[in-house]
Amino acid sequence: MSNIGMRVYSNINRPTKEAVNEFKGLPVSVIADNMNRMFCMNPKIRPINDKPLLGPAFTIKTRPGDNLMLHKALDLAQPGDILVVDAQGDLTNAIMGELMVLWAQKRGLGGFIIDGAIRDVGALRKMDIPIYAAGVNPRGPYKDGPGEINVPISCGGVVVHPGDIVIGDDDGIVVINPQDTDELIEKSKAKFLREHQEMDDIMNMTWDRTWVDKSLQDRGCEIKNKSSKVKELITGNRD
Ligand SMILES: O=C([O-])CC(=O)C(=O)O
Ligand SMILES: [Mg+2]
Repeated sequence: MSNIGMRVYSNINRPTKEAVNEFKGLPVSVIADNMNRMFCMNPKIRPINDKPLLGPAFTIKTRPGDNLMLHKALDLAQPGDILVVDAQGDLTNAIMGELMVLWAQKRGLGGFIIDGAIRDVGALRKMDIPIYAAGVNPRGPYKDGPGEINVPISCGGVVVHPGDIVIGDDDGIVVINPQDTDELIEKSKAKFLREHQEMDDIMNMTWDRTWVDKSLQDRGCEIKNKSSKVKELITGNRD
């Protein structure tokens, strides 16, 4: 019989390395814009050491403040995997620190996203493995469980399935169903190019601004001319 809430699934379906690598270098904001802005994690999860993150999710659900299952995941995950941890957003106890991250790095793991607290951040900031977390607390973890490994979790307000592609940069994190890879790559590359074209237009002072007034007009905005605004301020006449 199963022990619900205390289960470990060792194997997951990972996207191919080629599919994952397609996203390399694309800003999270650009990818997210092509998902109707619906799959970004809550911004309380911030980069701790400013390293871009990309890889398949290896999911962990912990009891708040407890890291037994995260320790188990450190030994089960494969090189390149991103450990995505649902610690239920609790910041009372740090569930990860320098020793665990060092072990992860030695095992070639791809990084961490933790909806909970971590500690030893002075050391973590200097380490060459991407770490994103909701907070920092010196108070250490319990190691009793329960928890689960490789079940669907909620992290930063987004459902993450084992094997989803997770991408992080300075702005935050977006979660991708690998089945959407081809469509998203095509749209995101096109948008990325468009944004570069717009940067050229800005530098040349040829950036198209006509849509702003058009949009205001469509919404019935009344634009009063500058001189009447000045008069209004001087006279106090608001008609
Ligand atoms: O004690 C723990 O489990 C977390 C920690 O600080 C470390 O890994 O360095
Ligand atoms: Mg420590």
